[in-house]
Amino acid sequence: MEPMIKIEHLDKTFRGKTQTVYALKDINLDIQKGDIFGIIGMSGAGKSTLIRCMNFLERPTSGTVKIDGKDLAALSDRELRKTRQEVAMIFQHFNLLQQRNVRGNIAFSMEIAGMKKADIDARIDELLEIVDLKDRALMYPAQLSGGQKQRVAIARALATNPKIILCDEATSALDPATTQSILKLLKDINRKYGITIVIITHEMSVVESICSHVAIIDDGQLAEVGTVEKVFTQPESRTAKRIIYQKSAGGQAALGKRCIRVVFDGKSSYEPVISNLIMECKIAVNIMFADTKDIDGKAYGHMILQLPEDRLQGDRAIYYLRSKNLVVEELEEYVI
Ligand SMILES: Nc1ncnc2c1ncn2[C@@H]1O[C@H](COP(=O)(O)OP(=O)(O)OP(=O)(O)O)[C@@H](O)[C@H]1O
Repeated sequence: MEPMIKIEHLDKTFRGKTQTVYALKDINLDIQKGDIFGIIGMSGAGKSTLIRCMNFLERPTSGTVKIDGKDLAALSDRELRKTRQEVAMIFQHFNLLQQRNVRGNIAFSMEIAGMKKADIDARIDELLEIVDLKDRALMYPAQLSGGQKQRVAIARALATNPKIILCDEATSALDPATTQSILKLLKDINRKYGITIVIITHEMSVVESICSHVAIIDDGQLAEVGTVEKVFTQPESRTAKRIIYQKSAGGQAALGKRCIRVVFDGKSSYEPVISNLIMECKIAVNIMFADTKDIDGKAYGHMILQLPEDRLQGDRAIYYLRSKNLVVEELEEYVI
C-alpha cells in the first residue's frame, strides 16, 4: 500500500550571509495511512523543519515529499493550496486569531476554502461537539485555557476534512494533565476518522502515550525508525541509545526539580528496581523518600524520586519504571 507520507532523499539547507546550516540530510521516511507517528529529537535536531517540509511550508532543497501518492513539488500553486487543506497543522502556541471568537476561528479555514455560510455553521456545530467546546463557542482566545485553545486549533484543523494532522510540539505549552487530554482527543480523532497524525516532540512520554511508530532525529539525520516498543526498549543505533538512555556515560547528569512518586502496589516483584534503573539505563535518580515493604516476594509502598534535569532522561526513567508494572505519577508541587 502507498504510504500516506513518503519522503525520499530530502535535504534542507538554509544559506545565510555568513553561515550555511544543513538542517536536514538525506531523510527517507514512510508514514502509513492511519498511523500516529512520533518524531523525537533534541532541540535544533531538525524536527520543525522536517514537519514543515511535509506540507511545503518549507520547500526542500532537494528530494521529494509525496502525500497520498502526490509529489508536492509537481503541483501548481492552486493544487498545492488544495493539498494543504488535506494536511492540517497544529502548533505549540495555538496560532488563534485573537479578534475572533471560537466559532470565528474554526470558520477561518472553511471561509478560505470558499464554503457557504450555512455549511460552515453546520460544520462548526459538529466540530464543537467533537472537541467538547460547545459551551465556549462565543468566547475569545484570551478567555480560554491552554487546553481549550488547543481544542479550538484542533477543530479548525479538522474543519476541511484533512487526511493528515501535523502536530508541531502541540502539547509542549500544556501541563501534564491537559497534555493527556489533548493526546486522548488526537487518538480518538485518529481512530474515528482514520486521520494520519504526525507528532513532533522532545518528550518521550508524548510518543509513548499515543504513537505506534517513532523516528529519532539527530543533527538533521534520521538515526532510527521503528515501532515505539522496539525503539524505546531496544534502541540499536548509537544516537538512539544516547538520546534514549543518556547523553553522557556514567550517570553524572545533573538532577532537576522534577519529582515522581513510584507506587509499589503488589503487582511487581520485590527487586532492586532503582539500582536496576541506574545500572541498565545509566540514569541517575535521587531517592527523596522511601517506604516500601516486601510481602511474600511482592513490593508494597511508595517512593519519591528526583529525576535528572534532562527531560528525555527523566521520561526514560518513567518509561522504565512503568515497564516494571509500577505506578508512576509526576509530582508538580514537590519542594526539594
Ligand atoms: N529559517 C531558518 N534559517 C536558518 N536556519 C534555520 C531556519 N530554520 C531552522 N534553521 C536551523 O535548522 C536547524 C534545525 O532547526 P529546527 O527548528 O528544525 O530544529 P528543532 O528540532 O525543531 O528544534 P527545537 O526543538 O528547538 O524547535 C537549526 O540549526 C536551526 O537553527
